[in-house]
This record gives sequence, C-alpha cells and structure tokens, in this order.
Amino acid sequence: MFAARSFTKATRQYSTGPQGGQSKQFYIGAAGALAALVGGYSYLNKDSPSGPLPMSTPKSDRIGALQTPQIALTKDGFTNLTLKNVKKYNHDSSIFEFDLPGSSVSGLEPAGLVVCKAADDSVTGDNGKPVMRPYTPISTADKRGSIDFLIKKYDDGKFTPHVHGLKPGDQLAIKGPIQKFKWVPNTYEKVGFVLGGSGVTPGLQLIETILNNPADKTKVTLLFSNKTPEDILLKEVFDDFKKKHSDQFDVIYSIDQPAKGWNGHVGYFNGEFLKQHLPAPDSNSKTYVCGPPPMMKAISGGKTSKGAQGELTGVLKDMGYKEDQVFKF
Ligand SMILES: Cc1cc2nc3c(=O)[nH]c(=O)nc-3n(C[C@H](O)[C@H](O)[C@H](O)COP(=O)(O)OP(=O)(O)OC[C@H]3O[C@@H](n4cnc5c(N)ncnc54)[C@H](O)[C@@H]3O)c2cc1C
Repeated sequence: MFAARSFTKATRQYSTGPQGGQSKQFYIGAAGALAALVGGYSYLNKDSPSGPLPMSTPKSDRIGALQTPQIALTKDGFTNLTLKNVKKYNHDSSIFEFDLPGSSVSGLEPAGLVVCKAADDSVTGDNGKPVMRPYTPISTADKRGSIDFLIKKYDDGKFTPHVHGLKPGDQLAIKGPIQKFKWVPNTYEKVGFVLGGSGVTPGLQLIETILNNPADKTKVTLLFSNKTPEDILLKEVFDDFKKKHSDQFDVIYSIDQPAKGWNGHVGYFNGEFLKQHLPAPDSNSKTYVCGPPPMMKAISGGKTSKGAQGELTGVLKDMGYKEDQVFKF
C-alpha cells in the first residue's frame, strides 16, 4: 500500500495506508529558503558536489504491487531529463517536475540524493569544469513518470540561476540515486535535525520516512532555521506532521531577526538552545545537520571538499557530541 500525496504550499494532504517495509515507505524532500544571508552548502565537492504548487501523485502513478518499475536514473552517469513543468512556490523557490521515461521511477530511497549539472555543460566553475550540485527530490521514490525538486534560487549562485532559467522542454543532467546511508527503523530512540534554508530537503526525506512507518518509534525533533518567515519552505508539511504525530514529532522554527507577528524563536541556534531541544549526546541518539556553510561551520563544522564528514567541531562538539552521534548531509 502506498501513500498518495497532494502537495501545495498551503495544504498538504495525504492518505497513508498500511505499509510493508522500508522499501515501501515514501518520502518527500523539500528545499528551501534561508540564507540569502549565508548561502552555499556542503557540496560533495567544491564545484562538483558538494507560491505553492500542486504536486499530486495519483495512486495510479505509484508503483503497483504487482509490477517492478524501471529505475530511470543511474549513479554511473548523468541522464538528461526533460523539464515538464515549473511551479512557483514562494518568492525565490520553485518546484521543477522532470519527466521520467515511460512509467519509470527515480528509485531514490532515503537517505539519498542526486547530483545535477547543466545538460549542455554550459555552467562551469572557476576551474572550467561543469558545476554540479546535490539535490534531494520532493517526490517519492516510487512516483512514476516524474521526479520533482523544490529549488531555491540564489541570484549570485553558480547553478540555481541556470535551473530557474529552464523552461518546459529544456533538459537537466541528473545522476543518482546516491544513497548516503540506509535508514534502519528504531536504531535510535531519538533523533534531532538542525536544518537551515534549503538544507531542509534531506531532513524532510528522512523525517517522513520515520513518521510514515508505524513500526518506527523513533522520536524526532526538528530545529529549522531561516532568515525570515517567508523563507520557511514546507512549513505546512511539518505543521501537519506535528498535528498528526504529536507524540513522536516536534518542530521549532527560528528566524534571524524579529518579525511582525512572529512568535517562534529568533536568532541563531546556540549551545543553550540546542541543549534544551536536541536529544542528549548518547548512543541512543543521532543528530543530523544540513544548511549553508556558515551554519554548518557554527553547528558541526563543514564537510570536507570531497564530501566526507570531516571533523566534528562547533557547538555540537562543545556540547559533548561524538563524531558518530552526528551526521552532516
Ligand atoms: C544533500 C543536499 C541536498 C540538497 N537539496 C536541495 C534541494 O532540494 N533544493 C535546493 O534548493 N537546494 C538543495 N541543496 C543545496 C544545493 O546543493 C545548492 O547548494 C544550492 O542550490 C545553491 O547552489 P548555487 O550553485 O546556485 O549557489 P552557490 O554558488 O553555491 O552559492 C549559494 C549562495 O551561497 C553563497 N556562498 C557560497 N559559498 C559560501 C561560503 N563558503 N560561505 C558563505 N556564503 C557562501 C553564495 O554567495 C550564494 O549566495 C542541497 C544540498 C545538499 C548538501
């Protein structure tokens, strides 16, 4: 059985049927805002990785129980996918829906990502090589016929102006799925997520995987930092999670400066705040971090230029977390 979701900025509706195992769970990803202030992410390596929109996935588009779907992508090379549809999400982010051939699927299970580059290699870095960036789709692994991304535009960014300039019919080169790790339900009693801006995408993928599995009792806390309230992507999704899984999931939003009508946290996350809300550093917990470089640096230290986890530093290190208790997306 599979979850069917209808995804809009204001409303995210879904029905979730009984689920078999991990492979039959669905996730969305999201990506978003924050960070005009900061920008950039922990790429897989430097230039080579480091208004709302309806995104419905009809049940008929989902993997049929009796049929093994074809996987459209490969991690061995780039596949050029054609842009089917673009929908504005908010002031700087849009949802990009790319065609998958026939009724194939992306096959992108949590915790996984794809790497994107310009289909014609027209976007190059200072070293003359094609710029590549990692993205986590908001569509689920089993969605047939398309893969969808929510991508924030950085006006001074190297890659996202290109993506936001694409029109239906244009192509993007996509490689994946690249699975960072396989989530095993109930490995930890509690997990914490410290996310910023469009770094929300990989976190959302994993959070939804946990919450959609009734057998997974992992308690989840999300601390989500953005520049302004308008930058918070997929807030409606997390609010809905909180409503439906109040005993298992909690989310705290934070913005950088006070804003009219804002009742949530204001300011960067510091040790005192994290100590109050994150699971304590012990063998029953794990904390996941994803966000722009300055945030990563402050919270956990960044990843290495080749995408390795790198040394744990920052606030989490000061709080006593060990390297195996933190994962940097
Ligand atoms: C696992 C993963 C999944 C992701 N998924 C998504 C997703 O679904 N959607 C999405 O929108 N994004 C996602 N991202 C981020 C994405 O990979 C890109 O980083 C982002 O799109 C910006 O790319 P760009 O080339 O346009 O900007 P860049 O050229 O990388 O720059 C972005 C901004 O950061 C600034 N900047 C760059 N480096 C630094 C630095 N060291 N210090 C301070 N400022 C800096 C730039 O001036 C600019 O304002 C994900 C990242 C990861 C690691």
